[in-house]
Amino acid sequence: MENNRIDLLIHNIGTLITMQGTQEPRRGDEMSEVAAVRRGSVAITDGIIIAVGTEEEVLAQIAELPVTHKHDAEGKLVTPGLIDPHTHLVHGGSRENELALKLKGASYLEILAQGGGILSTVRSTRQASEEELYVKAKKSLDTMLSYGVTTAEAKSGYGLTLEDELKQLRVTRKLDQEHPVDLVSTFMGAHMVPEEYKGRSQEFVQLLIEEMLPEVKRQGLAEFCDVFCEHGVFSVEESEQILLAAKAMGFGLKIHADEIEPIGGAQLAGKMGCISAEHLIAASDEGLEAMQRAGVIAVCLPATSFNLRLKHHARARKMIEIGLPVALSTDYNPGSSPTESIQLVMTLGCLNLGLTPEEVLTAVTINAAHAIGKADTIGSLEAGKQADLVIFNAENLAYLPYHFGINHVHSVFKQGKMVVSDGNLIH
Ligand SMILES: N=CN[C@@H](CCC(=O)O)C(=O)O
Ligand SMILES: [Zn+2]
Repeated sequence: MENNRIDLLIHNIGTLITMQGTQEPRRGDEMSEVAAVRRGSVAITDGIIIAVGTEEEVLAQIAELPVTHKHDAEGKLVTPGLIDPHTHLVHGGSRENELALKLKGASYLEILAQGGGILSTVRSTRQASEEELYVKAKKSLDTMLSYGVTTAEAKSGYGLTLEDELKQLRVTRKLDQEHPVDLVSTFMGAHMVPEEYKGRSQEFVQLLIEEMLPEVKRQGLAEFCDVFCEHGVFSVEESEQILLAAKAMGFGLKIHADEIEPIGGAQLAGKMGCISAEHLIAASDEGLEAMQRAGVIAVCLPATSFNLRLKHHARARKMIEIGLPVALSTDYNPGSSPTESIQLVMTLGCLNLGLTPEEVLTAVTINAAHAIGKADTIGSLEAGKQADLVIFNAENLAYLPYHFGINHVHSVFKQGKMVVSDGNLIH
């Protein structure tokens, strides 16, 4: 060992879930292997894990090295920092007015077709200043952190003009720089055809390809490009055009696929080699198999199907059965999923998708890390990875999804620094 000191030794961990094992996205039975140890410990220097395992193993590994700080985990549960791989974090306004419409039976696509839904958030986002967007998104990011999220993905897609998209993306960049939660940025100018392009979607697709994508790339404001492939939004052909152009410019690819209707988004994810396909509530067997063959990660969003009052949910058990790696996410946005709570998503992952607590934790740690291309540094507690971890007020993993609707976080460490203490943000 080259280190001459240990900055922080977290000890007296009742149950330590490391998620150690394969560095590939986990499929099938691997999704149940969470590598839990009793009476564990983690040694950290410069924000990086030096040793992790049982207390005896860690003490043997760090030998005589001086320890600067010790933190007593008081016998609680420790997991890797949670990862939320699909959010629409930066936006203006809110849409509680849609609740009454929904209760009267209006569907998501009906509200959208009437100029509400995403289009109403586009109006609010265009009106908002960069500072207003920052303040609102920071509050949500604080909430995510308080619920145990240490890395999240954030999409643009409520500006739909070059300037308004760049405005959203700059807010994401600033938050990534200033907030303890790391953000992975996705350009989603193809979230909706804006009102001024109504009936001229092909012209908007050209604008995306010829002006927006190159400028976002030039300014280095996003790693991924995402498209909402859905009936009444972008067709499979239009989505393919946009994704092909994005791929040629070096973006990683994501797709909102078969959320409401099975129009072939999952098949396109496979054909294009997307890193992940999201929603998949209506995806067909052929679509899921195309994803499996191409190694696409399925990001399921159970808070969305819950909030849209759908009678069915993404077929996560089928996905696991055919060997698709599954990740879970909040889909935090002001319409289909107005919640920052990854812990609620974990409960819904069990109760509505039929996943076990172990599969759920895999889906919000190592598989979520893979879905945003960050599994080399986060997603599990292993020597050499970032020391992002959560201490929960719980004795075992099953307690988290079982006792639902409350926040179980006791403390959060981001790169070895305590940022939540006894439930309070201290960053
Ligand atoms: N489905 C498309 N986009 C978001 C919802 C956006 C909105 O309703 O504002 C989603 O992932 O659910
Ligand atoms: Zn989304």
